[in-house]
Amino acid sequence: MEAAPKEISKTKAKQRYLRRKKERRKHRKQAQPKAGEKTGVVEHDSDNESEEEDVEEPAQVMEVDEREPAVPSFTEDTPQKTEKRPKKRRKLSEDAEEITTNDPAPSRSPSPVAAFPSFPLPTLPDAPTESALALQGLDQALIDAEVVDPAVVQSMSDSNEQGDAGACLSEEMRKRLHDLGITELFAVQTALLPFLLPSNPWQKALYQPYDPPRDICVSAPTGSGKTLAYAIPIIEILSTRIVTRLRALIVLPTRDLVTQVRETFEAIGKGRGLKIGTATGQHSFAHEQSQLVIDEADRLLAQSYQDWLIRILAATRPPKASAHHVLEDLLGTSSPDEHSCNYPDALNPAFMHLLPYPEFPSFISEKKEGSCQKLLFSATLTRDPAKLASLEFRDPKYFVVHRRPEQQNHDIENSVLDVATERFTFPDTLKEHMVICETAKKPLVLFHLVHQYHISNALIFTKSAESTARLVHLFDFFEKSQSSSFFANHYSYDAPVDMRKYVHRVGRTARAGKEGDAWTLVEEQEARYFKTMMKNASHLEKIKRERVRGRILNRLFRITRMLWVS
Ligand SMILES: Nc1ncnc2c1ncn2[C@@H]1O[C@H](COP(=O)(O)OP(=O)(O)OP(=O)(O)O)[C@@H](O)[C@H]1O
Repeated sequence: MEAAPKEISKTKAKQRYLRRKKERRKHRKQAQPKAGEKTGVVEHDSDNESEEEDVEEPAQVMEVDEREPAVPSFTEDTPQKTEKRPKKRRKLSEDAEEITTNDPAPSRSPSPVAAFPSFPLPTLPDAPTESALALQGLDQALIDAEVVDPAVVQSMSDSNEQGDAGACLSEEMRKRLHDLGITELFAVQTALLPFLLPSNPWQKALYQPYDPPRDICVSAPTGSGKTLAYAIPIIEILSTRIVTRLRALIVLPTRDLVTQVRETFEAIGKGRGLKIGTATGQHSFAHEQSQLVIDEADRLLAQSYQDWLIRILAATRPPKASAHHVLEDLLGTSSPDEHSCNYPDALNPAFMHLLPYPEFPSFISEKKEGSCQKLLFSATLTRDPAKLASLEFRDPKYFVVHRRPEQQNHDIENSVLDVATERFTFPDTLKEHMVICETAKKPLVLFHLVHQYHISNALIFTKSAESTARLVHLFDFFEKSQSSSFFANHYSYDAPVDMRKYVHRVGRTARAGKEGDAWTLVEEQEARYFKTMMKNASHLEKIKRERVRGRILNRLFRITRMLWVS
């Protein structure tokens, strides 16, 4: 009984709802420009609509539209599903264009969607070339280097013209060199001698504190005659001195090299009244030096033991005169013992204030600078700006003895680039070989090579004393060759791990224009690294790969075992 009014009210409400629904549908139809035209708009009913209307959730509609665009649902409860949403923005814009053309009234037509400006896609900038990178941060003096062709040779007999390397040598020096069998000057010597021994007498002065000489850096291949290039000028300049003082200091990385260079100086300076000594660290470095030579510079600069460079450079600079000393000097109360500087024949004027008497007057504008000239030599000259800066060069001049292997006409820029990118120059007379083999078979390979090529004179590099000891047992020829100064053959029994080391090792042969062979035994596991290193230095094609047949090695192995057992 009580349910009746409820049913009636429900029916009324339903009727109201259906009426409103009908009205809405009618409005919607009127709002549509054409029957069946898609608007892409999904309407939502107001809050007072029944639960059935809530079925039309926008997300669901979109989902249906996207998945089944061709099969729309026509159920009465979800009328909006008949309305298709535009799938793509392009479609919408096409429709918009259509509307614009069909309906000329500007107020009613939707304005066309402005296309977004298209921005160019981001692209990577071109990578800088290897040469551009190599030149970055390079010392300008190196870029302006004087490039010398290694093939240049100058005979001393016909070099009498002004500017010729031979012409700047004294008669005594020419005679001495001739006695030593040196009749021509090598490329590095032809470039350096006129620079270090100028014809102008003012520039020949030992001390030039008002116009100090330029420092020099030399990059020249191994065995190209760098030692004579500085030994000759030092002897020529110092042989005119009367009082014995330490005037030139040559810094070398090993004792062997010290002995070698000392012998060269003794041979060239014979009869010139010069004393040549080797530094043992017991004597202080006096203030009178005029030249500082750093040979094998890259190796020395790689070592910083005992701060050798800082100490030596400090010794080449005069200490500042303290006010106390100046006063004592003026009053004449200072004792000579307080000063380390005694009475040389010609004291570097930069050190004058250390003398135990007042400084004699000179022009006030005269700037007295130390004039110690630095000469730097290397076959693998560093381009590291930090290392070069640590040498405190004064207006340096670079000499690069280099020829590009692929082009005979060597131009300055490319030669400097080769130095900068560590593409080193090797002697023209050097032949290089490599053998890739198993680690265990290396001694046999070496043994075979020595006997196959009838080698009687060779220098062998190993990485440890144990390896050397083992090889000494195997090769009695090694002992015989120890006394020889020139090795026609060089073997890297253990392959070097960096290019600079390789250059210096193979450079022990093919020196001074003589023929020489360098062999490198590469273990199988090192082969890839070694080849990449050579390829990066553009040198791989210069090394000939040799093969030793397994059959030969097996036979050698059997013989060795038999000898060992017996
Ligand atoms: N003008 C020359 N004529 C003949 N022989 C020379 C001449 N100059 C140098 N030599 C000889 O060449 C050899 C190599 O010279 P030097 O030791 O000076 O080479 P280097 O360039 O210093 O090599 P490295 O960088 O490997 O030390 C020496 O035996 C030297 O006597």
